[in-house]
Amino acid sequence: MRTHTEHAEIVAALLAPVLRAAALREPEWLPIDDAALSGRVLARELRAEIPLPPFDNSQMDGYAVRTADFAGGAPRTLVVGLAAPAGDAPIACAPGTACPVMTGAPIPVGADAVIPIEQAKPPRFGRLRRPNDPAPPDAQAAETVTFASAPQPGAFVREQGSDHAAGAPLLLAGARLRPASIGLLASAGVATVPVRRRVRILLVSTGDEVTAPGEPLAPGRIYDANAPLLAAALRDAGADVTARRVADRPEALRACIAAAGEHDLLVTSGGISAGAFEVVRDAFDAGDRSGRGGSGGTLGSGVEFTAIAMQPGGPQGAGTVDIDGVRMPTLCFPGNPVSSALSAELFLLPLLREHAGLPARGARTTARLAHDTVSPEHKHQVRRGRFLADGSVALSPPSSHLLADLASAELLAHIPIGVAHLAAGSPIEIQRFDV
Ligand SMILES: Nc1nc2c(c(=O)[nH]1)N[C@H]1C(S)=C(S)[C@@H](COP(=O)(O)OP(=O)(O)OC[C@H]3O[C@@H](n4cnc5c(N)ncnc54)[C@H](O)[C@@H]3O)O[C@H]1N2
Ligand code: MOO
Repeated sequence: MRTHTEHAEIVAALLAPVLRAAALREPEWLPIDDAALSGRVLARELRAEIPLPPFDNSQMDGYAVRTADFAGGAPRTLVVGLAAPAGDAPIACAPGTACPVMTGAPIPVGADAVIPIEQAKPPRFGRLRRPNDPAPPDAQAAETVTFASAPQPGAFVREQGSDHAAGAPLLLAGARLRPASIGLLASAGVATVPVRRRVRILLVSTGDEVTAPGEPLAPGRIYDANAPLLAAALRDAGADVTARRVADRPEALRACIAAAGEHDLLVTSGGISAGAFEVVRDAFDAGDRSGRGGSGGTLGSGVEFTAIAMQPGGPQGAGTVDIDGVRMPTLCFPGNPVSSALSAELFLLPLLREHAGLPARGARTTARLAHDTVSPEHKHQVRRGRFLADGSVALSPPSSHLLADLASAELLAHIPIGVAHLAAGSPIEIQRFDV
């Protein structure tokens, strides 16, 4: 029987071409203020057309001065020149003058330092005069300001290009757009951003019993948990998802796929084990139900249904469907909600997250088991659990219908093949599942 790591490698090989092709598709261009931009992956390198900051500017509200005016030492009294508020074009600072300058305003031409207003005497601005303001009636009596000490050249001046040089790459292709990177692109004037197209997944949950939430629940039926669960997980991992629900009729499943249009990947839930109505198997695989693989055989054509030495998530299908000219890599997950959720978690989400530039989830660490437990010796068991106050972990029962338990689980615990019993206090491999 195939191990879960062997199956993960087979799935990775199956998806590699489609993920490569998705990364190379013509990018999608999103406006810089698009709500969907955060978290997307940059499709190509972007370079700054302007330096950042675009011009020398003041780090403080104060006076722009020429340090040469302090050659004779301090204290020094200068005539108050024209004012430079942020947003005005650069003004000139004549020798012997100090120009009121506000934080972010261009350093006046000729000035090479800023003295914060708190260090001036008086320590507040008088009436500010901009270049086009009429001269005050009392122009004769020029306003002056005194500074107790001489500034260093460059003091409180934020130099043009000191954050980022013009022409240098702002972000490289493949970078994940975080809020700060979006701000950086905006500061360089980038209005639309080329992002990698999302992987398009057609998600089909199957079963005569599954009913859309919101519909009345007829006797014997259950609500469809898997489509919303898997859609959320796939979207979280950066994919675009089209979700469909079909009854246990192979022709309905095939028609649904043929009508769905272009997708990169098909994911199904349910209909793959040993029952009398296994819609997914019946639709994709005309062969046997031994669990040893279907008529398709190879992953290049057809879907192979197989049993993995893992619990939950034992039954799996992987391969390529080719229906009415629609050819797609396909993963078929088992119907039990915990089984399908953990199948996605182990086999698909890591590949999608990597493609979407997202960090890998839940690095595995070792914890201490709070109680005795048993596990099927020939399977890798994935248990759900939570942390106790003393840091040890308590596991919940293994059944794969326990969705409420999965929804409150803090961790997944891995009990490897070959282990049938673990005593309280044993080390156990875990990963966080609540992030
Ligand atoms: N004789 C055998 N029976 C079963 C085997 C086996 O090896 N021999 N394997 C068991 C295991 S393990 C699993 S897992 C399931 C997998 O079954 P299927 O993939 O064929 O899934 P279904 O039979 O369609 O459904 C299983 C279970 O999950 C519920 N379900 C299905 N879809 C949804 C949905 N969208 N939302 C919520 N719940 C769903 C369904 O009602 C069933 O209870 O087979 C075991 N049996
Ligand atoms: O292997 Mo099934 O996936 O337990 O529930």
